[in-house]
Amino acid sequence: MELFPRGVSLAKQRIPVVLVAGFLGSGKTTLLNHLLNNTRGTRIGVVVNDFGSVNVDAMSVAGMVGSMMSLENGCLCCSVDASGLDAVFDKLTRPGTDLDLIVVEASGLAEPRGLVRLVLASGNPRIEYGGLIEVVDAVEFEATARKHPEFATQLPLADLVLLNKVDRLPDAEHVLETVRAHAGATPVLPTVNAAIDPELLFDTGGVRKHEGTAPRQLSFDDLREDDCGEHAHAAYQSLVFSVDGAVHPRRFAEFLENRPPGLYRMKGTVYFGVTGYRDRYLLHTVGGYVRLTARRWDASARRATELVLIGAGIDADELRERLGSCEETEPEDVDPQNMLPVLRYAES
Ligand SMILES: Nc1nc2c(ncn2[C@@H]2O[C@H](COP(=O)(O)OP(=O)(O)OP(=O)(O)O)[C@@H](O)[C@H]2O)c(=O)[nH]1
Repeated sequence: MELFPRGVSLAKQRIPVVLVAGFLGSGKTTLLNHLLNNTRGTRIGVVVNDFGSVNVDAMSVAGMVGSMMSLENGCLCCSVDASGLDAVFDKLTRPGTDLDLIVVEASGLAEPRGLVRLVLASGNPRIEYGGLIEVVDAVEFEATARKHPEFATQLPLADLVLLNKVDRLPDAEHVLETVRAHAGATPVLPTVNAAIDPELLFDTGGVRKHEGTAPRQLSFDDLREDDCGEHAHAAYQSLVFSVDGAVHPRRFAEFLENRPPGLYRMKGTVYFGVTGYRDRYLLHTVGGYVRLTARRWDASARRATELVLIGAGIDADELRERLGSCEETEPEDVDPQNMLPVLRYAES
């Protein structure tokens, strides 16, 4: 097993669609603006879901993005059939638009479950589900949860929770603990002005940042270009796992099924090397969502498994140990039946 190899090649695939939900005023538009200000060349398409006739949110992000679209007819999540959203995705994925990421801002009153379903059910072959971010107002959380208990119970549905506005609390620890308790396995990041590291959502320039010999805490100073103020607790970890060869499909599937709490994202290439399945498999996980796509190897490519893992509050040593135990030195002897548990995540 080798950590931090020469680099992990992450082939450009479908365009991830990230959903941003959260209660009224929690900081969704602020997050959008932060992402748009920190694109580092990444092209982001924005779908703003306005509630009511005045397009306030669209105005506040206008002028910052080439492909911006706003759904004129009110609440996106209320549209029962997915065709409206698909039409928007079709426009955003037209040849020439060349987007790297699509962000859909839900209305403050949206029910995120419906939105996730709409994206997963989309017939557009150019997009993939990129995760649900739930923005929570740290000051208002407890009052909101008392009034609308469903708001707290839906936190585990998200792939990432931002506990925003922690600057407005003298001590955010208590509410952080409460939100983490509600969020279950979903990572919770405290933020100010929703200033997350864009790397959580899209690749901001290859693997340079992952080089080194140990997982490291990426600081926002490393990455951000704006000055959004304090980022006291907004830390997450990123590590690269690499095996110079194959992993055992069944053991790897067990890992996928029991990913540790806090592991938000995995991406990279998996090699199983089993007879009949000698392709490379591109892995994309975000929150609970897992997808494997088979691709041919370049003739000269080294057959290896190389993954980037990103999360908050993850135990890097444990992760490395668990993934390390998936290594398989004699994949040609593995019964192809063992591929079944991973193939259910696969698409051609
Ligand atoms: N102090 C403080 N204010 C913040 C922070 N994040 C956002 N705000 C402010 O909170 C207000 C609401 O933020 P928005 O980003 O508009 O919230 P939203 O979720 O898009 O609001 P709706 O679209 O109404 O649901 C704005 O005035 C922001 O400037 C933060 O971390 N700290």
